Amino acid sequence: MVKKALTIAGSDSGGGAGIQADLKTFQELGVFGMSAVTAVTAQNTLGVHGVFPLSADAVSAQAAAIGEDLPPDAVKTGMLFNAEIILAAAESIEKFGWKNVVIDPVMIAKGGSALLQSEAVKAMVDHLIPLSAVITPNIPEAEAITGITIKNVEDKKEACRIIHNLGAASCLIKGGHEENAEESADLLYDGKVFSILKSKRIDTRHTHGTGCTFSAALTAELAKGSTIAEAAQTAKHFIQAAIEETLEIGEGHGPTNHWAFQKRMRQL
Ligand SMILES: Nc1ncnc2c1ncn2[C@@H]1O[C@H](COP(=O)(O)OP(=O)(O)OP(=O)(O)O)[C@@H](O)[C@H]1O
Ligand SMILES: Cc1ncc(CO)c(N)n1
Repeated sequence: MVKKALTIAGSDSGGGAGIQADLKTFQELGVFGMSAVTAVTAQNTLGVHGVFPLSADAVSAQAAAIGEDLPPDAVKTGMLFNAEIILAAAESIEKFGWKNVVIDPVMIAKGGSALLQSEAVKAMVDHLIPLSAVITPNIPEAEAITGITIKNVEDKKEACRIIHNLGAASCLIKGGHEENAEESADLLYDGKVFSILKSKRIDTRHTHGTGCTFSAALTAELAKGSTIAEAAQTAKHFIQAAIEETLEIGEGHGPTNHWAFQKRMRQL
């Protein structure tokens, strides 16, 4: 039977990040995509020009409509914007007993706009992190969650341990923000073992939505029954292809290419 994945996230009118990136990625990986929209952003490759959050009730109602009829095999969260929406997402996940929960703790867009109110980080730690099969912070997000400064791999390991102790079954800290590195290395910790997912770092400004796309690919693979380690490896290949085969659209930080991974698979 077809596998189904749900994204609880914000809309990016520009199509490169948020629910648009998630649904495109689910589709490419052969999973039926569903969405509960948390906020509408007016956004393009040049930046975020407006944020219009929905009410927590609107988020709960979308989740309930899905839960009562179309139970997802995996769920991801993205932009949640405020503490009320975080609570609505957490309550829905608990009420319906959803498993394979991937938390992408989206906080700030690459241009600097806040996609999560800073006072909502505590709500995320208290209510959402304990429900996660895996959480996928970038380095600034891992710093905000743990309160430590991350400068090297030992700091990343310490942040993973702290986040695991906060209740995340696994923690994957992404390396996309390490701009001077030759490799883009992500660190995965399952509470026992650390593993590193490495790829050649691509010198490009077209990285809008990399985090959303990566976590959506991870979610799709979990929906299909992969382990977290397997799903993370496929997600890494998916995002590498999507960044390498750049689309060159928009005047600013362009989106990644959601078709590229499948194109490569067909050529093998
Ligand atoms: N320039 C790059 N070259 C290769 N891989 C990259 C590059 N930038 C990011 N990645 C990879 O993309 C994935 C997402 O990482 P990143 O740290 O960019 O997420 P993010 O900051 O949450 O993204 P965003 O907020 O724009 O959606 C990771 O697997 C990371 O290693
Ligand atoms: C709606 C939305 N979610 C997440 C991100 C982070 O890439 C973004 N820029 N916009």
